[in-house]
Amino acid sequence: MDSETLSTLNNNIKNHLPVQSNGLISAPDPPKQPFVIGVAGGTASGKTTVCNMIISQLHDQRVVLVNQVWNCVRFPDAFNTELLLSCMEKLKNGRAVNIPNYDFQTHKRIGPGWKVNPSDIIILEGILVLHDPRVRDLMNMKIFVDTDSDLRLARRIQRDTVERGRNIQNVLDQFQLNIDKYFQLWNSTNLSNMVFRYSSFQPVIYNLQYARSVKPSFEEFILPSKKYADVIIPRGGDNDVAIDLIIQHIRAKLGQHHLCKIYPNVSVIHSTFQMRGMHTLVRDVKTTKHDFVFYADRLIRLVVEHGLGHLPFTEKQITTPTGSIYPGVVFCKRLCGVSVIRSGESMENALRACCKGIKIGKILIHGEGNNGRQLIYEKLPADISSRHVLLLDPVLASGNSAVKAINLLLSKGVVESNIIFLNLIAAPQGIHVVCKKFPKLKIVTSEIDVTLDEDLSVIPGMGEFGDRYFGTNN
Ligand SMILES: O=P(O)(O)OC[C@H]1O[C@H](OP(=O)(O)OP(=O)(O)O)[C@H](O)[C@@H]1O
Repeated sequence: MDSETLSTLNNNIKNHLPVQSNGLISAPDPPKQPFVIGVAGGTASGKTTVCNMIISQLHDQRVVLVNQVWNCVRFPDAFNTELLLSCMEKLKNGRAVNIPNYDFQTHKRIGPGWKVNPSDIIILEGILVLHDPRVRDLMNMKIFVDTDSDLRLARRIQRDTVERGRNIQNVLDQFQLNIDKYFQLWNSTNLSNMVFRYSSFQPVIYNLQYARSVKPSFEEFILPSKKYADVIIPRGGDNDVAIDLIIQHIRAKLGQHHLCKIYPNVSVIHSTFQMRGMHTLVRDVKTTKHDFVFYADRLIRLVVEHGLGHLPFTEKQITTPTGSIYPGVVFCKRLCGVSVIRSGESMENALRACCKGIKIGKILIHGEGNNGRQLIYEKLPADISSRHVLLLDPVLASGNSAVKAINLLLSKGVVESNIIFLNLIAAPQGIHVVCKKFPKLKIVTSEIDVTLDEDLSVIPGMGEFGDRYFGTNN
């Protein structure tokens, strides 16, 4: 590309986008941030159960659980909030952190801790995670698990003796057992049914610990933080309906790229580990041509199927072999494909596989000349103006090719809202340019990348798609 063309292209983009001090065009929005969920609640309220349910139901997402137990478990001033904040800051910026281990018997941090990798979702669990406003500000969703205090005490006794191996003598020493106080406390709490399952000292110990430390700290510090929660879950992990609603909300939020919120006509396919795996392969410079074509084809098929989902339909009731009525729909029949030569041709097979006998037109746009892109050749169905058009090009970079192709379609009488532009990856710059110029058109893509480089290549991108797909690279 000559320098004059490059400068024209850059100017087009700069009209829409911020430019860094070093002259590089930066993406208009920050890179994808993890979705941070805070889960608070009294001791043994079922926070961990709630977190585990969320993690297991979001099995197709990368989730990390940061458990605030690694700090002290009693009062907020004993929490090392600064350390927590710095860990969260690193995770939010895509860096791994080391979480210290906590010894429940000695009440001290031990060992080197464990490594937590950055993820799409970070769950921050702890009795006081909603207490500090700086920690709250990190969260996209704040949950308070609200379980009856008697039930929590029963669970805590079970947990501390069976799971955490607490030593009775240590607890006795710690709390200077006072039998009068014990009876006073014993009478003030409603534990008699439950504690007789334990040895004679245990009810005393736990009742005292609960009454002297855990219960007051709950009432003083934890309970007031409930008001900051977005969602309060009564009965903790037993509340399947609440957990389901939370999962639905998280899924909806994760599926929305920030550009999808700015431009409602941009649709990014819901990401799964399968999708990520395919993107990992097609983006990897070491991937062979054979594998590149195989995984690009799989991704293309998904994009095409997703794109077809945006076509209009008519309702149709049919009768099944069981004699039952099925309230179905009928596909839109007036459609055609248009591929942008050459890379767009890689998407034709998938379109044909989904739409029997579909007509496919072609457009060739050359990479140099007028505004960086020049129309060289076109062959389109004669009746294209009455059809919905699936425009095929796996890469949307600066958007200049797309603008040329779409202008041609409009000049042939195609209705703007009848165009669905299908691609595998899109740069934010290209999305801005196309959406601003054609606000009624729909863009369907599988991933939105970070930015463009000086050569207008998508970053991180996947290189020259056409050369890798057709085997014409070196
Ligand atoms: O949004 P833009 O900045 O216009 O860039 C996107 C265009 O670049 C790629 O084609 P390329 O020019 O590499 O040709 P090819 O398909 O023949 O490899 C891609 O397939 C698009 O057509």
